[in-house]
Amino acid sequence: MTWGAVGQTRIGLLGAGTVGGALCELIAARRLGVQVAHVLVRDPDKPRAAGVPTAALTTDPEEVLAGSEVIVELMGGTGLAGDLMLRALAAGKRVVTANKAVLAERWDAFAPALAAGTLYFEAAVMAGTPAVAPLAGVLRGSRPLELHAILNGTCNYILGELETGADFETALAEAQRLGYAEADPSLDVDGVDAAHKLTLLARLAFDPELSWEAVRANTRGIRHLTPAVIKEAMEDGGRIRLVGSVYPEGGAWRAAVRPVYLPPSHALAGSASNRNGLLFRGDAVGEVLITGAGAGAAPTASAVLADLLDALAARPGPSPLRAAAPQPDGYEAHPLGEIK
Ligand SMILES: NC(=O)C1=CN([C@@H]2O[C@H](COP(=O)(O)OP(=O)(O)OC[C@H]3O[C@@H](n4cnc5c(N)ncnc54)[C@H](OP(=O)(O)O)[C@@H]3O)[C@@H](O)[C@H]2O)C=CC1
Ligand SMILES: N[C@@H](CC=O)C(=O)O
Repeated sequence: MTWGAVGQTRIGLLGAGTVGGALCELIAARRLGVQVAHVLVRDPDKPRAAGVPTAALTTDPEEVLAGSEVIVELMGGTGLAGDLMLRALAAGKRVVTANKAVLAERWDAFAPALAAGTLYFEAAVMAGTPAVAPLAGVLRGSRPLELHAILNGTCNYILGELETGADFETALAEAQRLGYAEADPSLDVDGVDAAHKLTLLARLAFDPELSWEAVRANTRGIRHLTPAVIKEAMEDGGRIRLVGSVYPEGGAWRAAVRPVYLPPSHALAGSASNRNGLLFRGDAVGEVLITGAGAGAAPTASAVLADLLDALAARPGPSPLRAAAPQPDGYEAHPLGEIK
């Protein structure tokens, strides 16, 4: 890749909010010469992050699609965002996205692009902390046994604040102010966002056919947790965290999202604030722990930028898993105690 080639490619940005704004800031600060030619927003008169090319703002998606060679989707939602991405992909354009909701819920529509390697979505799971790449890459050298992960920064932040005696609504408002929460924060606190992310991880490493509906049906959030329950968990140094798990059960891979009790010795018990953590167990590699920031403007923009540079260099995006991983013989998954 030459920097000249980067600068000659016209990028179309769908959304310039928390993440889109931070991406423009990173591009400007690094002097990468990336040319953001069109930026789709709802309200062009809103104040924008420094680096957003205000002359490129538009409310017309057709202008963005027609005038751009690579599309970066950071508007969110499963409708228009997905339709625009699919049109761009069908037109032979590479697409970068941080949108786990649309990929989890409309995965089959994206299958041709996934197979072609023209879709990039590292930022969709654990923001700038690697999750998609290892599960679609190096960890495929092992047969998977199970996975447990803290995948929602907003819930992790709220649970940490509840531990200090803060109330739920204040903690959620602060998570929103910090740019962690979804536009509709019920997606965070009801576990749906974590379920979207878990669905992607499960399909990349365990079973490409795992349905969104099956994961959604096994999902619970954190609204019902009381200060007394949180305090009780802390008495022996443990913590309550919202954890997504994939594990073998009854001859199939199962996925669930629910608040669980983590004893102090558990590898995920140290995750605080917006940090996420992913614990993978594979037959040859053993236990692998990946932790880092899982929400917020800059950490997410970091992964989007990395994907964008890959797209500009025509390096392929993550490849889909072709068939379900075999069920491990006689393996007992490590149980986690759900907090009802
Ligand atoms: N925030 C985070 O920590 C993370 C977010 N993500 C994902 O990144 C994506 C973006 O999130 P975030 O930046 O926080 O969201 P924001 O709500 O801050 O930004 C959304 C942007 O999209 C624009 N937009 C939304 N709908 C439309 C529409 N119908 N037509 C035109 N423009 C539209 C908005 O325009 P306007 O500004 O005019 O309102 C805004 O600029 C989401 O998919 C989210 O799940 C992924 C990882 C982490
Ligand atoms: N709302 C999400 C943002 C990142 O995906 C979260 O809180 O984790």
